[in-house]
Amino acid sequence: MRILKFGGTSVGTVESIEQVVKIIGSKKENNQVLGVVFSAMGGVTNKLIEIGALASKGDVEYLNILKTIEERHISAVKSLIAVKNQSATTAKIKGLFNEIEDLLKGITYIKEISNRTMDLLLSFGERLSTQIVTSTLNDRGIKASFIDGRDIIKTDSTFGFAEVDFNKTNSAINDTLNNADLIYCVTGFIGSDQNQVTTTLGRGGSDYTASILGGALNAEVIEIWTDVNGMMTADPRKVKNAFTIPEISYAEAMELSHFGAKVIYPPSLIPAFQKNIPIRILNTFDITDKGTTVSKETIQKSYSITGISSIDDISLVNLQGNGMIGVAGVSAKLFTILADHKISVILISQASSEHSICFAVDPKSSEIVKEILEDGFKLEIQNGEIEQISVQHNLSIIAVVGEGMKASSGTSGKLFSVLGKNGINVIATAQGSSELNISVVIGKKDISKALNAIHETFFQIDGLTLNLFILGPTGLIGKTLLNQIEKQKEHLKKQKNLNLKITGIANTRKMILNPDGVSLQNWEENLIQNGELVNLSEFIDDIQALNLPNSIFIDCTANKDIVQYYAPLLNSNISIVTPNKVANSSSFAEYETLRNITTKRNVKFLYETNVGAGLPVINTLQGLINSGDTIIKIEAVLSGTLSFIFNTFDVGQKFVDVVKDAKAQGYTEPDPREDLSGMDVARKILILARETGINLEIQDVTINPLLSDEAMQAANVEEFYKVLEKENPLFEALIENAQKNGEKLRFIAKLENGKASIGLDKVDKNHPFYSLSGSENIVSYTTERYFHNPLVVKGPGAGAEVTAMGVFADIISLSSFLA
Ligand SMILES: NC(=O)c1ccc[n+]([C@@H]2O[C@H](COP(=O)([O-])OP(=O)(O)OC[C@H]3O[C@@H](n4cnc5c(N)ncnc54)[C@H](O)[C@@H]3O)[C@@H](O)[C@H]2O)c1
Ligand SMILES: N[C@@H](CCO)C(=O)O
Ligand code: NA
Repeated sequence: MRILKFGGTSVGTVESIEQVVKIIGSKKENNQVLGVVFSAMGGVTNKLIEIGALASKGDVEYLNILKTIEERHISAVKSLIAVKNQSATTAKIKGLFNEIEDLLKGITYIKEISNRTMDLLLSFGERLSTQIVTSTLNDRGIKASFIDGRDIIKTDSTFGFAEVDFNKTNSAINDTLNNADLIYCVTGFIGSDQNQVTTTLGRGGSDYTASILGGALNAEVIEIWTDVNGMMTADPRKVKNAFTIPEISYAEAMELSHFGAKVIYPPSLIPAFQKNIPIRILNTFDITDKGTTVSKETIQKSYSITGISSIDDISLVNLQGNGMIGVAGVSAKLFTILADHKISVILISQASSEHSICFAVDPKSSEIVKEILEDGFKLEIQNGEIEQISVQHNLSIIAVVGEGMKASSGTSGKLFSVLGKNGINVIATAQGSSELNISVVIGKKDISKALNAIHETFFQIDGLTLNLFILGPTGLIGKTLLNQIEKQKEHLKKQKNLNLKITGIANTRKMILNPDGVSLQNWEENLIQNGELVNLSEFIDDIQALNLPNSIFIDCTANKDIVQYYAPLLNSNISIVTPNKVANSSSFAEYETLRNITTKRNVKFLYETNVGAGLPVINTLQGLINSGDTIIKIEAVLSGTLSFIFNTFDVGQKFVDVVKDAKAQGYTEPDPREDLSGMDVARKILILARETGINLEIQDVTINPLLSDEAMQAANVEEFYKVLEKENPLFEALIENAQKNGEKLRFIAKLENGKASIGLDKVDKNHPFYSLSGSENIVSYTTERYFHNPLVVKGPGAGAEVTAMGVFADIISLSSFLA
């Protein structure tokens, strides 16, 4: 035989009751008793509590509310039951409402409502709903019999949380539910004491009724029908990728529900569990779903944890002082005080130094907890053995639960690592020695970020999602990067289970932020038409406020003002990837600050494209240094623009046209004077110098200028071009001269003996830099290990595709760090 239980939403509307009737009809097998337990129609119990309170204050508003409840039930009868069968049921329902009205009138007279009276008032919810479903079943030709729970569930007289007398209850159940031809419809939640006074069973009461019935009748299975697809790996309102846990052990279900997963209340299922009856949690509104099966066996699972649950709002109470060390009985006293005041403790943590105990409670009880402890430990506080009791608010608990933890190491390592990488501070932690649960207390503002990051780490069904925020998406590099991402997205999803989500984009005027991802189709139009007007600091504030896991800020501008935001972003554990050289070439103090933050916070700042665009210039240098090599000399051509210009410019040509061409090819900085002045190269050699550990400032780089003062001081790019045109003979002479000697012009950067210099040079065909073509860069590292033959990196060192590729590669490398 089996027991079914339908919750409040399942009997909440005419449509849902139709669905319930369908399910019950399909479950009835021949010669098997079928017991079905019902909750009150959704929302009715709360309304009854409300009207009870109103009546006890003498507020007649309760009459109006009662009327709407009555109308809801009567109209359900009218819709569900054929007219010829309606009157008997309607009469029963009306009778029940008359009783409620009398009861409430009594309450208004005595102006108080005891737990005992409240139990009677609440009992009507289940009695009404069960009556309606029973009549509906009979109306549809399914023989059903109404059972008032008070006739079979026998309890003591603890109103509100009555204790069941199993001897009496079990025999009453077996005496009553004994006709295999019938479906027994039983009111959940309610019972009666030895004087037949109505009682209720407390939290999860209807589940409890089903469990008691199942246990008494040795059911094969208990089905808890609700409005979700079973227990999920996390709260689906907070974690979009949460999924149903197909099988779970009773102990796991207990842990999850203790920390907030509300689908069932497992303690109420103990009678079923004592008899090893599996419990299935199913969805009335999605009958094809398999839901969750709770059973005693530990099931081999695909993941190291089973689920994550959380309590959004808790307070942490801290009791500490030197007087606690080595003194037996402090914690005994503490928990006795709490128990005496019926304070329920959600989590306890004590450091082995025994200097402090902290515990989590519902914020509503935190004030009273402080008071009773200050009172209870008055003497110890006066003597200075215990400090003032402190209470921290606005905290949340996350519990990672699973039997799988016992068998595998590394669960807590993984948990703390993912929290750390996302900059989530763990305030307290507790792990039961059963190894079934690790709980962490964190700031409330981080709850959603933490749940998502943890879920992603432990249940990598949907892979890792990176939240990308791109500044300057309409610029050359930004746009190219977006194109590359768009083209590669599917592949990364398939091959690496990596989701690249463009969560925010902003240019100088507008931004779009969307936690679900900005579509890469028509994003430009969308930005223009629907983007919000912003300034830089608002964009940064919004990114921080979103507080999403695995956030990466990608600065594709050459902007100088943005640099001030790098530190705050890194401090919020948002990684930065950028081709923008400004931060790394600003003051050494700033450079160092950023490094210190990345070390302290374990957050990444990646900038391979600062030097040589996509060429592995910085990674190579870091590899040499990190592996203990010593850099003796760096010689390099670091400007794609200048390389292109001197590879292209010829006698008879206009130098300015070649410069314009370099810009058109996407090699130059937004302002090409940055390249021609040598400033761009100076920045790059400065960055390389700093990478090798040399403390230099930009003014320490010796620049042998290529441009005349007049060209350098031109008011704008157009003026600059005019000066270049005027000075064409100078450039022509330079190239002519070189060609005459079979030489090439190269703008070379050098770092040696702690000194950096840059300037135009001529090289003959024996020089390794002679053979560059197009926009090629070359970097030659002479080190202790690469002494006779330097290590050389060479290739195109500017241009949209190769730069965007370098930025893209940095993003991908972050994915293995964050995973
Ligand atoms: N072009 C290359 O070959 C190359 C190679 C390596 C590195 N870089 C670096 O890449 C960066 C971008 O270069 P680019 O060629 O794409 O330049 P670009 O001028 O085409 O793009 C820069 C974009 O940034 C935007 N921008 C500037 N300030 C902004 C702000 N405050 N907020 C939002 N957006 C802002 C601009 O509107 C522009 O759209 C530069 O730092 C450059 O040094 C470029
Ligand atoms: N303007 C730069 C881009 C690469 O940093 C160059 O020409 O090298
Ligand atoms: Na590079």
